[in-house]
Amino acid sequence: MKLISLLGATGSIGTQTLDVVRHHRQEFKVVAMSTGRNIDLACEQAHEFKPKLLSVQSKDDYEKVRHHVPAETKVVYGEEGLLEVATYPDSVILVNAVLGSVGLGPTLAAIEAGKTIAIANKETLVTAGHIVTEAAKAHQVSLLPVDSEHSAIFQALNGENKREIEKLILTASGGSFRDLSRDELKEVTVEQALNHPNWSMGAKITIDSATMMNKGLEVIEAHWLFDIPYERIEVVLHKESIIHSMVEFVDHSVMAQLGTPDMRVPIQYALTYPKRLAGQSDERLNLSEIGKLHFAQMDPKRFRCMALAYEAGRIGGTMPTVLNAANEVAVASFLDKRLSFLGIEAVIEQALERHHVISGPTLEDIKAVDEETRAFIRSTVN
Ligand SMILES: NC(=O)C1=CN([C@@H]2O[C@H](COP(=O)(O)OP(=O)(O)OC[C@H]3O[C@@H](n4cnc5c(N)ncnc54)[C@H](OP(=O)(O)O)[C@@H]3O)[C@@H](O)[C@H]2O)C=CC1
Ligand SMILES: CC(=O)[C@@H](O)[C@H](O)COP(=O)(O)O
Ligand SMILES: [Mn+2]
Repeated sequence: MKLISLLGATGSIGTQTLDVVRHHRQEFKVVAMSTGRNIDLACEQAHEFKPKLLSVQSKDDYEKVRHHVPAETKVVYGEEGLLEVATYPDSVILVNAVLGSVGLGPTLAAIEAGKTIAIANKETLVTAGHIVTEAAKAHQVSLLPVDSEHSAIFQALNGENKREIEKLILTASGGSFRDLSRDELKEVTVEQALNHPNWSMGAKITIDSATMMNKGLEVIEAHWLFDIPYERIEVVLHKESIIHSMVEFVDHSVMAQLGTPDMRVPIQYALTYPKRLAGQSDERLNLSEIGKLHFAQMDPKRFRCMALAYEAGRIGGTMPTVLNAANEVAVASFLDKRLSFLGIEAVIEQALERHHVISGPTLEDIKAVDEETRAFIRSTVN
């Protein structure tokens, strides 16, 4: 029985993680979990999974929840609560499915406590990849990817020698607006942006996918997870999201991982690694029914956010922190209808241009730059 701590239980990845647990009750138990503001779902989940510890977002949420959970569930809240869940003594693995760079502190605390990390929360790796990967090395802790592309690469690398990798090839669906010109992007709405062609995901990542910032964040995530330089990480448009990513080796052999777009597969693989368990969906990949898979070259001018992410990644230091923090606030502003779709990339670019990069930043540098960038974007948008 593997005991799990889960951050972000009420979200898209969180609920799918619980679905995996629900289908393999003999294998997994969630002993500690965190939620945000979705208190009704938090109480429902607490009654079903009976965790020993539940963290909610604020003191108000705590007051609302504490008399509505099972007697054995201790309730905590805030950033301290996230840390408590991440380091809960009984758990052996942390599934980090919280949204945004708020996941950084808990990830580092869990690493220091020796937990295996199943990481969906890509913002943490983007904002402080060098700190997270160094800490994981120092504490001999595994960072297991949950993001579908990185899980695909991880699976393609099984048993391979990392020194024989020629390049990583990430696939990109192109998101909700893949068939629109830049001119047509001027008028698009939040509702249209939230309509991803292949995946059902949380709002923020769905917008990231539409701007193609998601792929940019994933390039940086891949750089840190697999220790591959940016010039050997490519992105190819693949509108079906059937090939989840590929690795090309020095002998030009290419390994790909395929599957229907279902996040429960990479979530479960991170939980069972190095084993596999039966999948739960009846839906199987049927290539003869699909018939054709499509691939096309990326145009960095069309997808400006992805170009900005490559640039920030290559510069390094605090640039990826600025990219991530600016993007988090810009996307939230777009979702609140206070910024246009093309306004997202415009304000991120402004934040990157004005930033004086700090190389080899400490955790304190990263926190300060993150806060300063968020304040800049808020003042720019309002
Ligand atoms: N969804 C997907 O298919 C994929 C997601 N990812 C990554 O996984 C992460 C989660 O994504 P997703 O599940 O889509 O996001 P969601 O928005 O669906 O869920 C986010 C979760 O985090 C909680 N949360 C948000 N802000 C805070 C906060 N400040 N403090 C505490 N809890 C908070 C939410 O709580 P509540 O809802 O209760 O407020 C919710 O439980 C992201 O980093 C994303 O990029 C990666 C690959 C695929
Ligand atoms: C499911 C998942 O991993 C998402 O990150 C997904 O990859 C988004 O797809 P695109 O960014 O390719 O549209
Ligand atoms: Mn992904």
